[in-house]
Amino acid sequence: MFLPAGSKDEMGSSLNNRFSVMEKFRNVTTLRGYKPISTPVIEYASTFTNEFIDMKLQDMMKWFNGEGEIEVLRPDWTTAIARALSSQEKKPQKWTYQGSVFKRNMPGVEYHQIGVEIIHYPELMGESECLLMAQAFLKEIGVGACVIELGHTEIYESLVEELQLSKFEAERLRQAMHDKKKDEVYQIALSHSNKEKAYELASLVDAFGPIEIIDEYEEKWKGRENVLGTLQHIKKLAKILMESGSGEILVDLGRVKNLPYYSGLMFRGFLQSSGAVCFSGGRYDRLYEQFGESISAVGVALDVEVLAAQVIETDLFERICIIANEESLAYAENVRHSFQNCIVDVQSESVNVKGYNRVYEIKKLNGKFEVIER
Ligand SMILES: N[C@@H](Cc1c[nH]c[nH+]1)C(=O)O
Repeated sequence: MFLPAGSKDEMGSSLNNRFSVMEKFRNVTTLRGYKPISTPVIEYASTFTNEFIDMKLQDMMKWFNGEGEIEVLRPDWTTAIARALSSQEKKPQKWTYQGSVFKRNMPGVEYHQIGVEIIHYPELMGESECLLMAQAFLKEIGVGACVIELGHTEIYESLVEELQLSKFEAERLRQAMHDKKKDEVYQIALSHSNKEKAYELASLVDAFGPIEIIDEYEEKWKGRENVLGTLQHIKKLAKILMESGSGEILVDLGRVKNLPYYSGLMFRGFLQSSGAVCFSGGRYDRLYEQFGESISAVGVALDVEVLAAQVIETDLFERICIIANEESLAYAENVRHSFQNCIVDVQSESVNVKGYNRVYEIKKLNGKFEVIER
């Protein structure tokens, strides 16, 4: 029997590592005051494709239901949680979740995420909590150092605003900026403005580096009040992170949003060992406008597959093998209780005992069962 492209079975240690990442995330978030939330894996497509969210239907796993409406497998936790919370009380809330998201445009199709969503919190507080929680969690699972990258939607958007682009052209420019294709950014911008403006926008491609480069850009963008405010905000956040012992912090001032609902700060975490993106998140206040609300909302999702691949399986438990037969099975079950905090595996005579720390055999001597160590 075969599986559809992208689907895969999982077993043994890779599954153990994934579960261990998820269990630890549950612990870390519970101890930081988060409450768990879960939403159904099947949703209406319109929850994700409406004008406020604007995710692409072509990237979703979808079908028509009996009424002719399009249903999808959850492509995104953040949007689903916003839908679920739209009728909730308007007070500060911190939610934690774990489960699959499905992306038809990605080779693996099903991805496991763990994440948090924080709403109705003061901006800086919510944003720093996302990043501090992520850092604390990465430390807990021992995946090594992580580099945090900070970006903000406003810088690029305030420069592009003046260009008056069609939706199609705006997307072309966003993609070129995202791929850091400087020449293409310049050409698209030039066809809608003058050389000076096009150069300014193209230069944004290079506006990334260590947090210290912000000072340079403060000087460069002196006249731009709103952009200066944004830079100040990034600096404040970076200071909190550094004072809390975070590792390297980078900024990408030309970063464009990778999800249509971001408005404000965006961040990513890269594992220093492999360079892989292990978390990604940002502010998405505007997503709640579909419910007629103006609130503060920020969150982060961590990639379980990336993290699980880094976790070194540590066998914390001693492995005990008890060899029994049909007659001694019930007795073996009772013997199991005499080993606390051990993996106790009842096996038959034919077992290969390699890999066990201790092996016991249940023998019948003079009509009575006895446990004998091998
Ligand atoms: N849902 C986002 C992560 C995120 C959580 N909250 C805000 N952003 C993602 O899948 O990348």
